[in-house]
Amino acid sequence: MGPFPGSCEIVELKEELSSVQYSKGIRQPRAHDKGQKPPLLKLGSDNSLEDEINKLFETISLKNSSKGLGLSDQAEIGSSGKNAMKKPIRVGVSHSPGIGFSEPVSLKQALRGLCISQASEMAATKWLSKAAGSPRVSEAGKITSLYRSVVVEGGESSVSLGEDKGRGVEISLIPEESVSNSSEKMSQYLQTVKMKSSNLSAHSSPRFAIPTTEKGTGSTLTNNEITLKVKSSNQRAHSSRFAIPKTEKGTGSTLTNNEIVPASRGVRGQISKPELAQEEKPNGVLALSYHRTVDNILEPGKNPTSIRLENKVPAPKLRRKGRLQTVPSSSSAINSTRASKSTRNAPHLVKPVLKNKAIVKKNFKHDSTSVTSTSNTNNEICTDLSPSSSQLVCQRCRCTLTNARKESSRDYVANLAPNFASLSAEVSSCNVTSGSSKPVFTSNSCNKNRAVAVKANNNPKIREKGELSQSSKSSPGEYCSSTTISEESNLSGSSCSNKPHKSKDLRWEAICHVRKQHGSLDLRHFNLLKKLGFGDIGTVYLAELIGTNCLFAIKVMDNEYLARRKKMPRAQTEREILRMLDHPFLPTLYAQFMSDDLSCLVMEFCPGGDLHVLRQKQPGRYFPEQAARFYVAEVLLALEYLHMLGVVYRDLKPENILVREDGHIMVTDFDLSLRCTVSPTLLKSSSVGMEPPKISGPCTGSSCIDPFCIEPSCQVPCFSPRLLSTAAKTRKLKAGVGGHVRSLPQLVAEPTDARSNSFVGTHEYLAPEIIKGEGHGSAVDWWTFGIFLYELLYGKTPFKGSGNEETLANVVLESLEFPDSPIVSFQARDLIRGLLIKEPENRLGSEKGAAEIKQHPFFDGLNWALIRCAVPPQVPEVCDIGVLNMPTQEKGIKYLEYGGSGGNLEFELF
Ligand SMILES: Nc1ncnc2c1ncn2[C@@H]1O[C@H](COP(=O)(O)OP(=O)(O)OP(=O)(O)O)[C@@H](O)[C@H]1O
Repeated sequence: MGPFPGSCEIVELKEELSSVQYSKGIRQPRAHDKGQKPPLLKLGSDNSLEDEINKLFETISLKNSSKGLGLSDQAEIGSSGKNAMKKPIRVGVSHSPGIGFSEPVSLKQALRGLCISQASEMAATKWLSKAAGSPRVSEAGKITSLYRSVVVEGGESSVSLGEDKGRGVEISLIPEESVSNSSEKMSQYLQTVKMKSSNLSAHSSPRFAIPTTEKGTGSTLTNNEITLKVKSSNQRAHSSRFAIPKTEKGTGSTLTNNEIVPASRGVRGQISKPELAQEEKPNGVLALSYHRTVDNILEPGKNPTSIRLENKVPAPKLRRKGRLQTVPSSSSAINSTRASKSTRNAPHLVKPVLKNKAIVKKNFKHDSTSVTSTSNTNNEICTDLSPSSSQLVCQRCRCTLTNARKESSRDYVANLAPNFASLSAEVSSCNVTSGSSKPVFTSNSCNKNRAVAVKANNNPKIREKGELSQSSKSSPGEYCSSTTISEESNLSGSSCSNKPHKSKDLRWEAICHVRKQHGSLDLRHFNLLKKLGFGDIGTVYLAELIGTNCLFAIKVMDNEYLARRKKMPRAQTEREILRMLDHPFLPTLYAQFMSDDLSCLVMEFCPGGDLHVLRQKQPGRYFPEQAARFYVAEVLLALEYLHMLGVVYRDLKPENILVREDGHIMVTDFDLSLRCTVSPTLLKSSSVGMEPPKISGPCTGSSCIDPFCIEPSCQVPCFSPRLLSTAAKTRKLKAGVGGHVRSLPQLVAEPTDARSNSFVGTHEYLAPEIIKGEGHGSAVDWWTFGIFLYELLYGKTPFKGSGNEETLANVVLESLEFPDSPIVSFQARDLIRGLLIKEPENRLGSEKGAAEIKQHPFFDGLNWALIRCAVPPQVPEVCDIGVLNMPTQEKGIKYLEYGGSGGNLEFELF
């Protein structure tokens, strides 16, 4: 092969697609915009295609070997000839329009840019695919080297990275020989390897743009930090997270928790953003530095000059002692706020009607009576002034369902999501007997939380009335301001005033009673029975409210520890989100208080463990499709609700899905969530002649209204996908999800425009846009939702590699594949495919949120409104709780544990 000028610049060629001319195989040289050597590439017209390709790559090789080309606006190919695909190939990104690429291109695109014939290109592609060696090896190597540019060692408050290991003082992400930083390096790497991806993955993004400027409008970043943690409680191997945000792209998004939190099943990180702006160099390259001192981690509102890394795990004391037997502190700012706020709470009257026993011991019946008898004057007990005239009856437990209208009337979500509204209304009413001034346990095992089929479903009038009243009485202001949470809502302790669906819960009554009796609520009023686990910011205990037999999960956090580790913002985020929630599949925050220097969150206790553990117990370690469908459906509703509240969850994984006593799920762990504003939008459907709204599946019209009915008498399980005729199936799939869009305008009340550049998530669950640092929004939840469904069905995640770096590369590059076994329905795989589209803008759910996903054929036959009353796949045995009283001697002083207490930290960063 003859020598070619070593200045072939693919990026430039791409820009010149329209003007590149070949004459007899010789591309006419053209002046480079930057005055560099014009790209020359000779392709002998007489040669074979393979020769042409060889020449091309030789040229590329020459180019690659020539140094001195700026990375930001030059093409760089890391290998030559047949080895071209072995190593990462990077296509630079131009920061200057008109110079280099405004968008990165793949090799394939570059080849196109050279006007190589289609046949040549195919040959090249084929040839490259035959290249020896696994490109993954080089990708992993590249990532590893990036990781190793930052090495964190655990130790007492010490973080040392990279070559600063000895000093342990500062971590620099700036590569030694380049002005580019780690973020850029990673992004560039990803761009490079993406070239391979364009051949490998149908879902791969064609773009490799690295945002380098602040594009967002109205974004507020108040909490930016890098936080890494190692959590040893999970069965998952310790892992790493990383992230390097570069820009804010969102419009109108307010980011209050803009962290980079590599929340891989073991390690999390947060990287602050504002400091990046300060360190941004003229060429758009960011210089990032990590500081060992955790005390320097960003505080909300501050704008430090560097990114700092927080060594989360090795606290000075791995097992911190904290006095749980504490006295309420009157000195803390929070307490004083609480005190002042508490006076603002309007007195509420309570209608002493009890509902779910949940975790209430039998003998509470007597206690509860006394509780409610005194509760009317308690200003923390919710108002219930408008008894409903409608009465519904559970078909199974025969308990009376009342107040559906009243309950639902306070549900602002009704305005936003009719499905959820009706669900909420019915759920909140189920198991409640009204009309009595005393708390009454319905004799029929509402306590057992058996699934019920509700007649309400058969009475459209009642449903309609209920939903209408919801609209008229809803109070959006109470809920929808996700960024400006009302401080009144809960600082004073607990209040069910914003949780209409939990207002009849015995546990509310019990807590109100104790608070009234003692004037306040603190840890003295609880018996800690068992340590349930610990996370990054606190330890969770199973606790009994003394004298009530009500069980709770109490998350205890040491404020001093949180402050020292700069984790207060995360705790605050979780607290604020918890305060907003009122949903059957999300935790109820019954109370929050400060005891001594401990911050406590009193939540609903889930005795069924988490879905990760539950999955391991399944035969084959995967769930049957019907069970998986049940769990993901409930998770979907929870995510939809969170999105409506302006919360992008970002940490979906089986470990965070707890199983309630009744077998339904509860999504937990919100400290990594992103809060943003939501602007409900009414989308007019452009589709004409779409299917009419479908309320239920094949059982519609039959007496069966249980959406998950598996009774033998019900020939076709309501929850199973409908068996469609081939023609119908084809039609449906051709139409895609859009084919199910109803002709009515559709309300989208999810933050589809929210943007964050935080690096948050778990390796195997990280969305490609997070890994690439392109900025992300609510679509990341749909990606994780797809991974989640995949894992439940197959017992593993789709992109898991042998190491974290390989996993990340796989997420970005590899196409989705399904194992042959177990057998999974076409609908399920189709849904997963739609969710795991690598480009967030094309991903299922990205446009219209959960509504799009709910309409997928995988959920055909599912009655969303009644899913809460469906029979769960598995109901935990009460004895599973394994409650053991903690040793008496431990009751005075308890220990707080935090994730990663197992030893040295292993931070892995790009
Ligand atoms: N409401 C609950 N009911 C039962 N168990 C719970 C409950 N909340 C938490 N747990 C258990 O306590 C453990 C610790 O929970 P926690 O929320 O503190 O940490 P995490 O979710 O593991 O991670 P992190 O908070 O660091 O993000 C969980 O893994 C879970 O097993």
